[in-house]
Amino acid sequence: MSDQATRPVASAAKSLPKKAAFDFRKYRPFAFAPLLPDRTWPSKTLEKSPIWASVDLRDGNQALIDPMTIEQKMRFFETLVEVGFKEIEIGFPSAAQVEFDFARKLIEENHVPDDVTLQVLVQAREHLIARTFESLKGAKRAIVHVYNSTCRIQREKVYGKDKDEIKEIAITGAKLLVEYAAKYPETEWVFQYSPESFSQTETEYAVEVCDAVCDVWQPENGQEVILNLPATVEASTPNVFADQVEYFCRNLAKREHVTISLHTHNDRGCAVAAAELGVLAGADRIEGTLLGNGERTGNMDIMVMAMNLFSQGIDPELDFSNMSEIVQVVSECNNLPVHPRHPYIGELVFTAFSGSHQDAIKKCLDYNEKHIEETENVWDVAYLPIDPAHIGRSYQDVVRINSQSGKGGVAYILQRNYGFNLPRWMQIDFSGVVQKQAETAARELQNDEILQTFEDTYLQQGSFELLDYTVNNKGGKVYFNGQVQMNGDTINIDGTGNGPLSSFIDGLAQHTGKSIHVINYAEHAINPQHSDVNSDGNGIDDGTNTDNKTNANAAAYIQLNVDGEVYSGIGTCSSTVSAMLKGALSAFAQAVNTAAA
Ligand SMILES: CC(=O)SCCNC(=O)CCNC(=O)[C@H](O)C(C)(C)COP(=O)(O)OP(=O)(O)OC[C@H]1O[C@@H](n2cnc3c(N)ncnc32)[C@H](O)[C@@H]1OP(=O)(O)O
Ligand SMILES: CC(C)C(=O)C(=O)O
Ligand SMILES: [Mg+2]
Repeated sequence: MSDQATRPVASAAKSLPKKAAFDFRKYRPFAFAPLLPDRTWPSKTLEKSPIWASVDLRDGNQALIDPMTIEQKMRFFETLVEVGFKEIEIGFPSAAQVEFDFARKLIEENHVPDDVTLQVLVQAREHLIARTFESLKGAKRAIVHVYNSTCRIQREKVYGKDKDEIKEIAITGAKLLVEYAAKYPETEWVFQYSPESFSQTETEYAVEVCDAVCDVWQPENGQEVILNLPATVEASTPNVFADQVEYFCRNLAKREHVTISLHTHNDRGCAVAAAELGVLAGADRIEGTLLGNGERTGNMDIMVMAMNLFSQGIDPELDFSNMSEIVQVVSECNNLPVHPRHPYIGELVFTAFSGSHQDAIKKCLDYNEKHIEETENVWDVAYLPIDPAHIGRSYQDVVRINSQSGKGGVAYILQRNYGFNLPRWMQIDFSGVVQKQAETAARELQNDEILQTFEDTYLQQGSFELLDYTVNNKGGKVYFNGQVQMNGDTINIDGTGNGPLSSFIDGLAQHTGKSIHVINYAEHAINPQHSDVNSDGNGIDDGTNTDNKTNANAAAYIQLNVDGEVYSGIGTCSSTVSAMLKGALSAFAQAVNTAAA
């Protein structure tokens, strides 16, 4: 036996790394909130879509384990264009050959629609800027996005420069853009500057740097300029970010001549919220990625923000109706899975398992269907912020059944999928059966299992079957005469009553000596799309013994009191009379089988 195999567990444990103390005193509160007691953004609301800029192919790409190939970038780019993006940051062409080549391919092979502007990122360094302009040669219109970090940590620890020296990097970068743009006059150039780490920068200093950049670019003289304010690392609550944005917009000297853009990251999980509040605070444009890929916890998720607007009745100016294909392209190009609870698109986000949610959803959907005109077809459903159909999801997803579910959910499945519109008392009866089944299985029940249980419980009670019968109306009374198969025996039934049901019940009671009364009764036509699901083949159509296996268009639900106990049954057939009689026989069969068990 080797040493390895006999080594005691205790000594293996000793080799584990020592844990750092979980010590909050190692951190300090956020220190860069501007003083803005007269802030105005909290009383504003979002009323229109911002300008969107996708940074999937740059910020998203730089965060991937394996950056995208040219083919993947091309597939992603085409999807972004289809979704409706008009500004797309395609990469960092001075960083790698593949990035440069992708820009060249887009331009040389004419892949850029006339209304789409390419954007590229570059550091404020001349050789990189030179290469960047080279990559865009021949573009009709392009945004060159230059950045340098302005926050205290980077000034002191990364660059070892003071505020003026850092501002000088920005000014130099801005001048280089003017100089190189002049070498390519055939392109309409847009200049973009980011004070990287804006949210961790003293806001008045960020304004000072951006004013200096604007002095070089002179947007007031016609040069199109975008100032992009990044929460490079999200370090505060979104309201603080909104204050920073409002302060910036109010104090920037040439505010009315520039587009203010935001670029939030999701370190604290609030990137979308920060962008939304930032728009209230005055921003015009939002940079982000689809599904939120990006450095660390990601960039803000443009799909989520756009769908948030959509769900408030605002045109997001991006089209996500083809959501599943978009998600497939994004997750395949990024090689990243999608969380099942990702807002709007996760596999489970339109699904209710819990009983009270299912009940409320079913009631709302039923209500809306019946009141389409008064509700003006406006979406107003508990627990479902949007209609899943808008992004190509089916109502199948909405309700799924496990042991947490209730009668409303089970009824929803039978109604939506199989055309059974169970009355309330039948829902209560059947949900008890399903609840037991779900508890025993200890897992989700599939729809076909629920249908099977439904049929086993109500439609195929052993060998009870209604055979030939006639119903005659004479002298104000109804006479039933027919045969019923009961556990292998064919029995003649004769009864009298006010209608077919009461005469049949009278005959059953006379023959079996049981006390039988109808407690509840309901019936409905079955939508033709469901008519082949629920006839079990033991049907008789008004006295003729035809097999209605694929021809049921009526369902009847009957609750009987048999010798003091309550039993529910269902009958389906092409005629309502036969469906009703079969329903009664189904309830009676349960009484007989329960007594025998
Ligand atoms: C928040 C963001 O997402 S910013 C974008 C980040 N994305 C990327 O960095 C991806 C692409 N980048 C790269 O591939 C590389 O960084 C390159 C090719 C562009 C440059 O590579 P290199 O020059 O080898 O190295 P590196 O990036 O480490 O350069 C850092 C140097 O540039 C300086 N620098 C970094 N950013 C900037 C900037 N925006 N403007 C001016 N100088 C900068 C640093 O201070 C450092 O200077 P030093 O060499 O004097 O110490
Ligand atoms: C380059 C900038 C815009 C960036 O990606 C960031 O700061 O997060
Ligand atoms: Mg970023």
